[in-house]
Amino acid sequence: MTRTDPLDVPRPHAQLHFGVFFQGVNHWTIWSAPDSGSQIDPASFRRVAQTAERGLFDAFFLGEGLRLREVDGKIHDLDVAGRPDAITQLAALAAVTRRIGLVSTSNSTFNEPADLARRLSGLDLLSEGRAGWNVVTTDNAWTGANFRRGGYLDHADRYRRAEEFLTVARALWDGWEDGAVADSARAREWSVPGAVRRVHHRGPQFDVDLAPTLPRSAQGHPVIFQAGDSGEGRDFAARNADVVFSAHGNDFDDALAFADDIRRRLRAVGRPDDDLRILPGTEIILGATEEEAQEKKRWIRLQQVTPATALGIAGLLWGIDLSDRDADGPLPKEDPVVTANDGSFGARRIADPRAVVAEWRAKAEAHGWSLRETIIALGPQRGHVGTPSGLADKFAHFVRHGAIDGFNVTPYLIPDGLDDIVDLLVPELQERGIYRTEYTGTTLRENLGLREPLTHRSARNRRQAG
Ligand SMILES: Cc1cc2nc3c(=O)[nH]c(=O)nc-3n(C[C@H](O)[C@H](O)[C@H](O)COP(=O)(O)O)c2cc1C
Repeated sequence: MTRTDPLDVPRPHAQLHFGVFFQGVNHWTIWSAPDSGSQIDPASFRRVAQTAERGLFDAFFLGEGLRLREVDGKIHDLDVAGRPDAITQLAALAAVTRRIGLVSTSNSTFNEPADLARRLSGLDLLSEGRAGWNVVTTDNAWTGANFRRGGYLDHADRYRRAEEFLTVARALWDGWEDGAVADSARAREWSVPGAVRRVHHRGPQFDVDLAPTLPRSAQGHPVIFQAGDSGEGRDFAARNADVVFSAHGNDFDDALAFADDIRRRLRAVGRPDDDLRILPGTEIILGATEEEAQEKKRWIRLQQVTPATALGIAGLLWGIDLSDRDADGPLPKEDPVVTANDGSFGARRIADPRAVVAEWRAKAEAHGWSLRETIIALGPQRGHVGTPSGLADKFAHFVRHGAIDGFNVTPYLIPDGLDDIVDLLVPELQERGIYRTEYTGTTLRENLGLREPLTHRSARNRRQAG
């Protein structure tokens, strides 16, 4: 890619933001290399969070899985067991970091707002305004089996519940007025008008009658992230979110189409179209030369897609147990078994397995690929591969054309996987003027360059109008 005049682009002053996504449910973190460390040792969390902070990242981000994944009643053995709950883990990291944001994925389907809002407030206060909440709806029945009698909720109901959940959470967060004094002596004066507002909420999903017991944090309340790609999910983001954790960051045209779609939805609800940050998840593979980076990618993919992993992925696609097959042999001869989606496979259910298998067969035959090679070549594609300077140019192009605001980076190695990004890529980005050289604020909201919380803006508008 050739360097363009940085001012001759739609967003000449756009800045790139990085988060680090410490994965919990995956096969993308390499387990078996000599440099692979523990994915559950608290020292690994600290190491990654502190490296990200050294690289001036906006956020350390945790996903959520409330039950190990299962396929046909058998535990999917790639899941990570041994991690503390996200909010607890982030509270511990607040003590060993100073500026980086701490984002917990917590679902709105199996939690209750009166409890979760308070726990997130606690994280926001302990971290002095660095908390974020990634609101997810969780898409599978096996998680639901342990919660909510009746468990699973269908898609539209999950988003209805998420919306009401957030309405209640915000009322609780906003209930303690700015300036209300947060010490125990004054907290007894709850009857002081305007200090603490008791929340009475009666809705289809929740009945809440509660005087909030925690004050506002330095950033008002946690920054709201959203992950969920459907039309409902995107509308939910447009109405509520400060940041979208998207799956659209590999290809420029796809990323731009997604960002334009989100901007349209923002305008439709009356928000400025720069009111939200879009941070796709990605993997970044660096090499001293293009060839070295591509060679490294090949090695990484073989470590990630082990024979057992390949058979697990193929089993999901074919809908049959393939664990006794040879991953380095040809594709299974059987046709895929297509069953109705009862929700128990969540978003991993493939819409049209027959079409995917037909495409895989045709390409595998044409190239002479084994099953494992086919999965590496045609399975989920992720991330960016190149030299630090080549990728810095590429990311400058993405961000200055409004396709993304940054990335939520998944390291393929724990705990050292961010080192080359921080040491080699960040300086290249800084040189191009698209990456901060120091933290610009003390809160997550400030560092992301966000406006004040949406509810505070509407309260001010109401006061001004009245
Ligand atoms: C990038 C991304 C990350 C997600 N992370 C989680 C997660 O950590 N935990 C979880 O329960 N669901 C997670 N989800 C699933 C969402 O909660 C949601 O249930 C799913 O995407 C289906 O909603 P949709 O049809 O709007 O995409 C994630 C979804 C996306 C797109």
